[in-house]
Amino acid sequence: MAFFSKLKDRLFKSSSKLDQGLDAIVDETGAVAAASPATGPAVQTAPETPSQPASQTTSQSASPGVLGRLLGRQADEPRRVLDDDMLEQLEELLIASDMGVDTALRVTANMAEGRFGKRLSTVEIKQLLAAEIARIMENVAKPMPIYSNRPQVVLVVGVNGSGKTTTIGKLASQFKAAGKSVVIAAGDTFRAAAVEQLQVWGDRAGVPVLTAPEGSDPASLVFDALTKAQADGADLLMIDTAGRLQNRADLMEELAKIVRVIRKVDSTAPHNTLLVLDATTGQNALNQVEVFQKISDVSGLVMTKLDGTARGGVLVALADKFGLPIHAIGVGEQIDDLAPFDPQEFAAALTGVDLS
Ligand SMILES: Nc1nc2c(ncn2[C@@H]2O[C@H](COP(=O)(O)OP(=O)(O)OP(=O)(O)O)[C@@H](O)[C@H]2O)c(=O)[nH]1
Repeated sequence: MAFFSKLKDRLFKSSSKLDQGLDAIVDETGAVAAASPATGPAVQTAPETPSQPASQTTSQSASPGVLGRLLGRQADEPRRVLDDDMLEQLEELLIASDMGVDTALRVTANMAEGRFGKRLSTVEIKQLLAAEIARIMENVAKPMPIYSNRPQVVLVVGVNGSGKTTTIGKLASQFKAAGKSVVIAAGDTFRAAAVEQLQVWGDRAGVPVLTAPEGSDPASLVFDALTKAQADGADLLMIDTAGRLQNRADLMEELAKIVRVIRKVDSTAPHNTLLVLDATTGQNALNQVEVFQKISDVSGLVMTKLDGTARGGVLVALADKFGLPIHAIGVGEQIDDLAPFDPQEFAAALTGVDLS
């Protein structure tokens, strides 16, 4: 659970945003009533009677009693009836957390199923929401597949600044620690700074970085790198690419040429095309997936910068809309700040549910 607390800590902004939002929704219409002596019903979970206003916040006015204690319910825990008003507020909250309209509607509809008219506490709502999010995310949580091909060719794509270089460094370090020999090709030959940065990460990971003179043809560098990786018997070749979306036609041509050249050496490659997405870009990440799916054969995602962003909800939208595997998440700038994607932990961290 150590990683969970780290993730929760780092996803603090997201979870506190959703946390506070959910608290506010339940707390909307009033303060918590003090617990009265144990005269009333132990735990009141019955649906509202028609005479009660549908969206009224209610508090348990009785002591929890044995059943309540067994269920861990607090006597003064605020509760609110799950009705249309509340669903609308939940939808708004989820949309504000970057889940997107379609996904937010689906999530809230699923939450309401069989529970409409029931009184729920914030904790129960959070748990419901976390379960619903985890259900969506379970389908996409898959580590990057490792094949028997030598070298396994991993093409890394994404817009500039999304975290490609950092992610390649982190992945290279993990694969190396797992006993694999890794080679990195600095395929963004147009920016000297990008190549230098990749070399820094290669040094950190203890992995060679193959470079070419500034402005030279990336495809030719990739050809040389793949030939060398083959000759050296390397397990993995990770290829960094340019991410200039401003000129999409050029980028498309550049990536297509890289893939053609790779296939001349190994017709089965590239074996993975990882799209690196910056979680802080929110809904824009959805557009990036659409664009990169058009110009490359995206096989999986890495989501970076999940630490300290209030926009973690976009992962749920991505999973719901595209169903592409999420191989890993970046939770910081250090070499070990790349974690496997765990749907339960993510859902708990995002919603503020305590797993410990
Ligand atoms: N907080 C945080 N920062 C990250 C993470 N991943 C990358 N970064 C930072 O994001 C910035 C951009 O990362 P790069 O790896 O250089 O991104 P890139 O896609 O290679 O960008 P170009 O080199 O411009 O193509 C750097 O300052 C990284 O330190 C992450 O998971 N969390």
